[in-house]
Amino acid sequence: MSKPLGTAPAMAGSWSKLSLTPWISEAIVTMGIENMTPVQASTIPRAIKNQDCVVEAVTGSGKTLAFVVPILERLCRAERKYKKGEVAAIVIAPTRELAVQIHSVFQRFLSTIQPPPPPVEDPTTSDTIHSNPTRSDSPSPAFESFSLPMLVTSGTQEVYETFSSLSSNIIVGTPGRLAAFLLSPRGLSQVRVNDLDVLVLDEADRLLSSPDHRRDVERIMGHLPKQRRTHLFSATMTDAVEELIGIGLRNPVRIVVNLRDKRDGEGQERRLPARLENKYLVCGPGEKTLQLVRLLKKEAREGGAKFIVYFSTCAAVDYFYRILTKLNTLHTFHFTSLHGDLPPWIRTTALNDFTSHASTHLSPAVLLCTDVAARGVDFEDTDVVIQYDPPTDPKAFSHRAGRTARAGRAGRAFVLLTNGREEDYVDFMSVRKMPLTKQMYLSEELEEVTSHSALDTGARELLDEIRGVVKTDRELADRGAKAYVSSLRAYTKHEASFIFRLSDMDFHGMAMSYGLLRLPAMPEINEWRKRRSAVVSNPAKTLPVSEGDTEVEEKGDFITPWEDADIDWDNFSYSSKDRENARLVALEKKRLLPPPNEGDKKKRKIQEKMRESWSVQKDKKSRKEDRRIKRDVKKQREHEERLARGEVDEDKSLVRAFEARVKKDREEEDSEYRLLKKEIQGEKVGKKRIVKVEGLFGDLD
Ligand SMILES: Nc1ncnc2c1ncn2[C@@H]1O[C@H](COP(=O)(O)OP(=O)(O)OP(=O)(O)O)[C@@H](O)[C@H]1O
Repeated sequence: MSKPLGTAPAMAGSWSKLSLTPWISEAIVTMGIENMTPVQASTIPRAIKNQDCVVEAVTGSGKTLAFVVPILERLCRAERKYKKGEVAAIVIAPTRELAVQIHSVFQRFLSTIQPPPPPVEDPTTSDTIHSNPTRSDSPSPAFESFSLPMLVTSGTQEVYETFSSLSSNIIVGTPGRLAAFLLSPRGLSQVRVNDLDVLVLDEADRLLSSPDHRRDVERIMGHLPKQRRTHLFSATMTDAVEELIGIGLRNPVRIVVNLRDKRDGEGQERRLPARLENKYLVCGPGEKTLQLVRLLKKEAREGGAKFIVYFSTCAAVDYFYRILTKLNTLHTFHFTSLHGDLPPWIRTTALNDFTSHASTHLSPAVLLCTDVAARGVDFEDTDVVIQYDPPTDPKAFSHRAGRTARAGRAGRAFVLLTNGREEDYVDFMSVRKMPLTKQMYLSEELEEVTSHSALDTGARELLDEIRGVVKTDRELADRGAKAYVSSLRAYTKHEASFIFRLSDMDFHGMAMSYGLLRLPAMPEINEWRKRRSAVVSNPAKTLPVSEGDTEVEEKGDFITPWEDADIDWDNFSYSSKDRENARLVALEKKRLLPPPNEGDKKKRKIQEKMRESWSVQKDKKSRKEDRRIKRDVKKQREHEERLARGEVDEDKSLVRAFEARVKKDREEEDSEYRLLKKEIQGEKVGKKRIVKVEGLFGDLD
């Protein structure tokens, strides 16, 4: 990128202040790192001594070295050397990508002190020569006591054999795999942790926010000796971390490295790197992909060579990867996709592909990904981050944006917001100390413009171009529908649910941005259309949107016009021969099926219920649960009153009789209901098998 790289983050002094073991200092110099960052200067001396640390510092501020260096230094200073099979330090990270990266940092240090190969005699001079002349001539005595670190994540083959052959004393891994590695019968007998010295939880808040991760972390901690140092690191901390501090750390020191924004004169606190330009761009829902394309082109024109684009779901990443790579207008861009549903080896290849691509502004590299690449991962020189979907968890925002502007470099982050209620996100983030500035809408000429017509004509043209790509393979139509539905589901999971509301969604606009050929047959869309037409016919009326929502005024304002593409669906084929044959067979089978059996009303009622939109189902479930709780509370109160009045004996038999009757009714009802539901599900599974062959959403219309 042509923008200046800038200086390293405000530095906090030379490494020499720490009096580190010489080979560690040498390794740091070899990495080209001259001074400590503030978080390193405040954490390392404390972590080397016997203090537990809870460290909260902005993304890209150098937290990794703040725990890697003290771990190594403590091992060097330890009186007793660790033997094969003994673990001295464990680092837990939430994702495989981050674990791999931390492991590679340890490896960079430890590979500098591997025992040199035996010296060979130079026959011409009879001098002794070393195969690696750059290595220090007097290898540290420590090299005998250190072996390479071990990585324990998905994709690690034969863990116990590797552990034994590497004789690793330092283990880096993800929670589930680490728990299995340490706590399986083989782990319990082969991996000794009795003398473990340090445990580090990197991205601690993320580790504790997922119930599965949390359970695994707690199991691991329960297995480790209490006499250990424990450090927690993250750019964001949560209440869950506070809880853990109470149970898993001993008298920890809290290190918070804040940034003060000097630009506003008052020096307000910021949660984002100082040289990050943090921007938002507002557009219509049908213009989102158009604005993404224009933003990529504009930023590349201004020198951007490495981009990361975040989507909310794996399906959206998969789909947009297949589409964007085929758009003429982006033919100079090199795309890579990365998400958690990909097998480990593909994830590794994807990361390598993105990081090793020799990108320039003429041939920029773009990583399309989910939050699997939001935290911790250090992509050097990322110029621009674009959030196509704002994150469902607002804390992820700073982690995503923080993939650029790392280690004092300059960088830009953009979030795309649709006009209307989503614009409130700007204030919402500002309160969270993440101020955003406006990026104007981009015209076809990539100029910044203040206003444009109700729907940019470019959006319609892009829809046609995407549809042209989709029409080449039915698979793409399936993937598009899957991506659309999954993104809508993700939309309902936003923590800021008062901003991101499905009831405000312009389903047509979103379908246009996805380049769909037709709208999926979702009850949510049908309900929305009904509401819209009611509003259009009576604009003054205020309609209740859904239960649980307060009344929302729908003003009959602009919604994106929509027309399904003209497609002969029976003859729209898969490019894969196997899939296409299977589809044709399924189609024929369907044609030969007898007409549906009429008359089973109950069955149809259950079918209808099963077809209800997921949002309504969720609402109903929570209302049912509320009612049940209220009923229980009322029952309990009545019971206590009877007890107080001394009516309990008589009442007991009455209650028992009543409960038995209710139970019997319910069982009868339930068993019939269950039987019918099972039958329908059975039919559905049978159908799905066909549908799966036809395409995931082949049955929706
Ligand atoms: N003292 C230093 N001087 C210059 N660069 C540094 C220094 N320490 C670390 N770096 C570099 O800064 C970058 C970011 O470091 P690191 O990944 O540790 O950040 P982080 O605080 O863990 O970020 P995140 O919160 O996103 O995980 C890396 O490329 C690293 O090599």
